[in-house]
Amino acid sequence: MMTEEEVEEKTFEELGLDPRLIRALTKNDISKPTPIQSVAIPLILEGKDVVARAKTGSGKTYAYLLPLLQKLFSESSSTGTRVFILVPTRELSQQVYSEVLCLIESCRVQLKVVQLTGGMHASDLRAALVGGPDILVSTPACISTCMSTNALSTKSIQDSLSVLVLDEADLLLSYGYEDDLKALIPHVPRRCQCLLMSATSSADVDKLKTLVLHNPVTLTLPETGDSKDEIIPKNVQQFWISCSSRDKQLYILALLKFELVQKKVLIFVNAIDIGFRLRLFLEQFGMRSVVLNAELPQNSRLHILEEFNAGLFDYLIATDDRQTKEEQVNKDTDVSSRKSKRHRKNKLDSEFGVVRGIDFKNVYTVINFDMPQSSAAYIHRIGRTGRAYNTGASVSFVSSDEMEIFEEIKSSLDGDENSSSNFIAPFPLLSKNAVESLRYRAEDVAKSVTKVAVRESRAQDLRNEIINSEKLKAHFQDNPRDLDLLKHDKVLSKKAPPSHLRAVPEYLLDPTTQEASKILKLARAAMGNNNSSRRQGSKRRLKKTRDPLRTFSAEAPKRKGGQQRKRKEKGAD
Ligand SMILES: Nc1ncnc2c1ncn2[C@@H]1O[C@H](COP(=O)(O)OP(=O)(O)OP(=O)(O)O)[C@@H](O)[C@H]1O
Repeated sequence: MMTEEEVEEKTFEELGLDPRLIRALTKNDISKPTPIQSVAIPLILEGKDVVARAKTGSGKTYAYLLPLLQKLFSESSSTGTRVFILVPTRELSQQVYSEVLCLIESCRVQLKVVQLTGGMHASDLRAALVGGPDILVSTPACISTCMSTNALSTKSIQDSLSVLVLDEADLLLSYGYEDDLKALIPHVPRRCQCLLMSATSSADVDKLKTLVLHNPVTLTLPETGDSKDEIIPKNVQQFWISCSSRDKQLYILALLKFELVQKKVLIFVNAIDIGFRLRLFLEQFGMRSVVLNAELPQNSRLHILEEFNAGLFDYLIATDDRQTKEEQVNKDTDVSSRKSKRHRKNKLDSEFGVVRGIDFKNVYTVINFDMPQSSAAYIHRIGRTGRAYNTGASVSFVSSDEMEIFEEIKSSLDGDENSSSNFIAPFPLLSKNAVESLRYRAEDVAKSVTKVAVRESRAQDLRNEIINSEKLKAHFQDNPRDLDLLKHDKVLSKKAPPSHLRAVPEYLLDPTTQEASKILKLARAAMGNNNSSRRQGSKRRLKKTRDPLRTFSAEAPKRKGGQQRKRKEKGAD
């Protein structure tokens, strides 16, 4: 076990990486290894089994992809599949598949990678496996389906498999893949190198470790366990706001309308209906968003992620795995009720997941509109920002019902004001006056977003997305006119949002919050950071000392000395 600071800084050359891979990385603006890459790459090249646990966004994917590709470069090709990369969700499978493909193409090597997904027909699965692709990216369920239909013979696995990767290992068992893995493991040959990657530790990770790995090297970066070390990336500032569940919409309106958080914003809710309620609410104030959830067709989900990553819209509302699983269980068990039967038409995809592992580009702010149910889920949600060397912020809305889980999360992070990366601070920029100035409008609009409106808009969105999904299949790039149909952030309300709600009139503006908003905008502009979502591939390296979130307080009057000065001094540390 070691801390990030203890990892010796090395270049990719010094780690023994093939020049073709280094060139491919350089093309993607990647010049030096992250700490987990520095320690894992040489061990994997040596052929060791490795268990790697490192923070979200720390570059675990390249930590295993680079050395395993290098191994394939040097081996003579065989007819069978040599590498299985197993992931818990389709979204992650797509992401890893794209990364492998991109590296192979950049290196101009003759390797074939194939992605298997749950929605594929048996004949498509069989066709994908013809000729034995070198690398398979899949969920464990698909591999076991292929084994049971003999599309993938157990003999070929025993003969050819040389590397098995379990990515986001902490999720593989909780996603219900235990039986699938148990079906595969007896056929994994003893000589096969096994790699297990995860951001959090759990009993499931230990179980997998004993099930699959042989005498592995365990890398934990940084040291965690019961110590006070950091488990949230240093470059993410965490804040919280105490408010009643009823006021959450009001608070998010104030945060977004007064531009007190930076775009792009990823908002987590615990139920699909809450997501649609929020979307309809924000829409009335001229803020377009998209709800990403497990009931949408897979194509649409991937397209939404692509568009969000490309900066085509600024607010993505997502449900997370836990809630999705629960709805799935409810639907599967409650077969007798009429309501359930109607709902079952919109089957949720049990392999959906965006919280874990998905590499969102340029998400600056994560908002927990609803609190997650565990500290692991909190770490994964927050980890969608501050990826690699970027900076980010999170704001958690905590109602009195959620105080217990919030306290639990806080104590599991074990941070205090001095170890800022683990400390969740009260959000400093939003004054009571600013919130109250919007209350009347917010409550009025909230009343108009009825249960029926939510249900109808959810159904409408699903219909739109099914059309989108069909269109996507037909390669919309060749038909530019279809693009309009494919917009995911179309207005869902039956009546067009009133124009007077788009802007907040001068008389409603709270001067302190206005000042905070202005300072934030100036500071972001000065740092070239004012419209992050439209810029691609930018590396934001905000210095703590210059970050207005650290130096401004909306509640405290601006005066020299006292609390305000103390806060400033802390910010300048
Ligand atoms: N050496 C590097 N230098 C700069 N950026 C990097 C480097 N390695 C990876 N990245 C980028 O960092 C981002 C996060 O990487 P990755 O998705 O592998 O993180 P992760 O550790 O798997 O996170 P999670 O636990 O959330 O899945 C990606 O955009 C990736 O391209």
